[in-house]
Amino acid sequence: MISATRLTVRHRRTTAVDSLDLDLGNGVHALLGPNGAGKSSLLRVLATAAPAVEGELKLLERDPRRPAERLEIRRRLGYLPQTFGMFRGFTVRECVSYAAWLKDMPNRGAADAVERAVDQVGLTPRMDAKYRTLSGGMRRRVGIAQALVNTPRLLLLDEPTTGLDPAERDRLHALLRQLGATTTVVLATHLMEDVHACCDSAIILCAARKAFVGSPQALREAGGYGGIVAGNADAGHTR
Ligand SMILES: Nc1ncnc2c1ncn2[C@@H]1O[C@H](COP(=O)(O)OP(=O)(O)OP(=O)(O)O)[C@@H](O)[C@H]1O
Repeated sequence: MISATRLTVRHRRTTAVDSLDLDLGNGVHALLGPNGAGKSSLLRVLATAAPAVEGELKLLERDPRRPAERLEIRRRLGYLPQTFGMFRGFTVRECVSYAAWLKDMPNRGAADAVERAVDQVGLTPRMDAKYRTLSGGMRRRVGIAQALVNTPRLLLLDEPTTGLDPAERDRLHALLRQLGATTTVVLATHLMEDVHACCDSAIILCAARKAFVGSPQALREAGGYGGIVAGNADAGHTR
């Protein structure tokens, strides 16, 4: 569902993702790495929110550089950015309905889809509360509901568990395990708890390069996250 070859992402003179090869199918894939490693930059490109400067990318067997195919991808995509804003006067229902509208969902069925997505993140009791009255964790859950509303085939979540209380984290882990059966989920996180609770594989970026890809078990056998990052520390210093 994601096929990248020598994918390179730059911000002016900074190479945020350097010649990355990646093939991911259905399942939940953790995207790990130190601050500044390139996780959010990669997710933005996978979400078609920014272009890659070099390399090949196929998302859901489509080429995001072609406008018609990009539209097809976006209809099947859910993306929670690391930071996002919402109209503070919107209710939870309006926030998620707005996302459904942006994703070009047909009006028929959208209201049910909004209710389902809000229920998936446990916000049904706050359905008609204004966004500005919500706590930080609840706001993030609105963002997750926006990502889920179109039942995406490709779900990209940038640090979705940040600020979630333990019970809500458990709920999200269970939901992601369930979604992973039919969806390609990429989850950027700093928490090994997320990896062990719901991920089928882990990708570690260090200084813009892929330092590891494999199962959580293979990661343990390779020395764990700390071992991989320490082994790649020199690359970070030369960046
Ligand atoms: N808009 C931007 N303009 C210039 N440089 C940027 C921009 N966004 C990110 N960068 C740089 O690109 C590199 C990768 O940043 P990115 O945000 O992708 O890392 P990250 O792995 O998501 O980090 P974190 O764990 O802190 O969220 C860093 O060197 C960062 O300073």
